[in-house]
Amino acid sequence: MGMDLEKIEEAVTMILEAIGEDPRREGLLDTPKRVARMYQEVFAGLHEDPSQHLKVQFSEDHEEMIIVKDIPVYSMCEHHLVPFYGKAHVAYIPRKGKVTGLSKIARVVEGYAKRPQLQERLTGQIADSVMSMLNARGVLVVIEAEHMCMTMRGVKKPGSMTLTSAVRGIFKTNEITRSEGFALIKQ
Ligand SMILES: Nc1nc2c(ncn2[C@@H]2O[C@H](COP(=O)(O)OP(=O)(O)OP(=O)(O)O)[C@@H](O)[C@H]2O)c(=O)[nH]1
Ligand SMILES: [Zn+2]
Repeated sequence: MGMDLEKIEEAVTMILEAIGEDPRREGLLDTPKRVARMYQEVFAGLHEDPSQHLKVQFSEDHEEMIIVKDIPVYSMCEHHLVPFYGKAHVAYIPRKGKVTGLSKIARVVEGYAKRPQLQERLTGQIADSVMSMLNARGVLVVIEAEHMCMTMRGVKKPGSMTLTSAVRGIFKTNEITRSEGFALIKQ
């Protein structure tokens, strides 16, 4: 099932009415349409299987750590539908030199981020996807993010960062590898 843009437009019109706005005033006339297009973009990941990007694989004689750091992440907290955003860091150790394109790691992050999410789930989904699609020896994912539901409303703690990590394979079983991964990410 794709996205029902008309339904989003109707819903946005209703929200505008419900908050006491006039959806017919000039500045708001196109707002439901714009919001529908925005949701189509920011929730696009619901309609793809992000792990499919990892089908792009090359053989390279490399069984050491590969880290793609500082990947910008924009997602939507599923509790309030407001953004959380920050950076993702993905480290993995390939098996038998089976590596993927660097951009594909960023595409996986983006695909899972473009859904109503929890930071913990997003972190785990990226790790599981890289682990299984590449049959990697290990994966370590760290996400650091600021949640707008904690900054502009509610508890109002701007600047607070939430850090989540997911470790799989050798990053879980080998303490030295794990420390090395976290240290490289922190650099
Ligand atoms: N674990 C986790 N919690 C999240 C995430 N995004 C938002 N939350 C939290 O989800 C919780 C929802 O709590 P509720 O008490 O149901 O909602 P609320 O009344 O709006 O809570 P406040 O934000 O404290 O005002 C809040 O504590 C949010 O901070 C996330 O990615 N992971
Ligand atoms: Zn929230």
